[in-house]
Amino acid sequence: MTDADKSTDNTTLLASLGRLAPQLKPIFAPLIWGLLSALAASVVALLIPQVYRVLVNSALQPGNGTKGLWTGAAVVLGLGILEAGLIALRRQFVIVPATTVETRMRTSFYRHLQSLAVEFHDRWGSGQLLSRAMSDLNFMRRWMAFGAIMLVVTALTVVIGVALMLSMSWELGLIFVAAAVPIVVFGYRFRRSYGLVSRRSQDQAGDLATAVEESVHGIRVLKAFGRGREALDSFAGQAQELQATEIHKAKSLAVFSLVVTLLPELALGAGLVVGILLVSQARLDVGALVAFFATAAVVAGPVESMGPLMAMTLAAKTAVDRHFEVMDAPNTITDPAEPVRLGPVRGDLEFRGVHFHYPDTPAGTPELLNGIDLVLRAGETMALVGVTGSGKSTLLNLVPRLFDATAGAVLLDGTDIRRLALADLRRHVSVAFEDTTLFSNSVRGNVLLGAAEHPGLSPDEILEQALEVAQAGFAYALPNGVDTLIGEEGLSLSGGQRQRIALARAIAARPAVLVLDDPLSALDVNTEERVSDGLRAALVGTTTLIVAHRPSTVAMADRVALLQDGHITAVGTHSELLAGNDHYRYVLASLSEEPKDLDSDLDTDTENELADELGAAPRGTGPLDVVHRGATA
Ligand SMILES: Nc1ncnc2c1ncn2[C@@H]1O[C@H](COP(=O)(O)OP(=O)(O)OP(=O)(O)O)[C@@H](O)[C@H]1O
Repeated sequence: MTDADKSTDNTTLLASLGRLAPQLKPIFAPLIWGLLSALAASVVALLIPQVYRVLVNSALQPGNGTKGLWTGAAVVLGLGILEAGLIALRRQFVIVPATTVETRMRTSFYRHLQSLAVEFHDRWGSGQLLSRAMSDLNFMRRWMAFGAIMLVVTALTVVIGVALMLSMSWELGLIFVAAAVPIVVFGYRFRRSYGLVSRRSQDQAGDLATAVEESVHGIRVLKAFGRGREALDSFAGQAQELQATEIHKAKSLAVFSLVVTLLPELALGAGLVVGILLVSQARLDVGALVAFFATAAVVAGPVESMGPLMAMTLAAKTAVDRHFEVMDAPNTITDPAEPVRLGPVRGDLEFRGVHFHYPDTPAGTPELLNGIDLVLRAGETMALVGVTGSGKSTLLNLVPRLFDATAGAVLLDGTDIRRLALADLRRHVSVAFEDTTLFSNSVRGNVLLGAAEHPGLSPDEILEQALEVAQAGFAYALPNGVDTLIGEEGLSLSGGQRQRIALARAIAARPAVLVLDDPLSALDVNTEERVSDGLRAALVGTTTLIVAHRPSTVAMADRVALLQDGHITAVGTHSELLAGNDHYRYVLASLSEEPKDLDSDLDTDTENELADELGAAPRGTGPLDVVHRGATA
């Protein structure tokens, strides 16, 4: 469990459940009707013993015939049917509204997750969010539709029942009231202890969901490294912890249920002795005694259901607390109050005195970025180079505001990007990450994900062009062409194919600024070359900032920026930096030229061409073969 998930149980039951009030407001009327139906069902159940009383005192008296008996039986049957009908009516009233509230809350939970900054998602385990989105909302719905209503009905039934019992015989009634005192005391203690264990159980279930999600996601790594056994052991350990908590929970509920069942039974036994004594002393008639015990039997049901109802209420309280821990999490990346609207965007991009450190960085750690000054002219392609871990990806993440600079500013066409509406900014800036994420959707759906409407180009044409530039024409050869389902639940693609689809997605958006985080790393040198050529042609007019891990990626750039010790220490053409910067030479020498995408076949001619290309001077720069030799030396 991450720090974000750990929470102390410091809210009261009422304060927590009270937070559902705004959600319940729109379904208040059906809830009240449901409550009235349930209440009416309880009143009907309490009426049945009164019929027994009349039956015993009149119809069963010698010489009164059987007519009264049949009438009494018919009334009892009618009341029974009415009770069942009212219970069904309660369900009818609340089911649709409660599920509607659940759906609405789940949707706004998802919307909030979408809007929360990356920094939030870095801190939270996916299983914790999954369990909040699924099971916690389920708990809440069940409580709204059943628990809350039954809690009120149960309490009222007990109060009315005990009042009736007291009216029939105050002596017998008092025995039951006396039995209620320890139940209340015990119930109070149960509420505290069960609340804590319920919280632990729901958190552990979330952790378990995270473990399943991670291992399913990383199944290839687990298998390849033969770590399935360790993963299983760790999972089994977590599952056992949850089991121990569930047993603790069940035992705690069992003890409470035992108390709420046993005490009324003891009161019943004591009441029977006292009742018979009262009848023998003619201080109580037999009909009243029978009615008293029939009422006690009716009241016993709700009293016994107190345990499960309390448990359900406490689980709902925990669910509400867990739900609002996420819903209350502030969104740190928001739209400005009065967004600036840019006209046609040229694509001038500037980092001005940018500082950054991740929120969870320990105090005293030097800033990751400590004063970045860099200007990209509109339409320019700039490669960003630096040793691993120097903060290249971090710097890129600032452009679409996945994180905000802790000081300084990033400017688009001279305007601080924090003054633009997020939707506008992200329309102007498009990103392709090294670690590609494809969604369970068709190739078409994935590529056109962020594609804006373009005058004169149909979606199919945008798709075709993007696939061509990204050298992702293989998509047409998939079983259903570009409509083939890919992503998690679809066809598996190679790393290089995935990267090319992700690159096509960034290109299809036709942004003013393109941010590419080593998007060609999984491609073989040949494919990379063709993609680079396509990109060069397609990116005319697009400002591009590209993290380069390979000399061939550097070759695409007009200029190169060197990131070192948190700031840009040099900017220039590849040849300028190569000639005059030791650190640049050191970084380039450590870069790899190894082809990774082995799913592309290289014929001999292509290999020869490739060798020539590597030896040839890149666009406006010095010879890459120097770099290549440096890299392999
Ligand atoms: N979300 C995050 N939260 C906290 N620290 C992070 C986060 N992402 C990256 N870091 C840290 O910031 C530092 C820079 O990471 P970054 O990914 O920006 O480097 P990079 O230059 O792109 O590295 P590489 O060349 O290996 O991709 C690393 O030390 C990394 O551990």
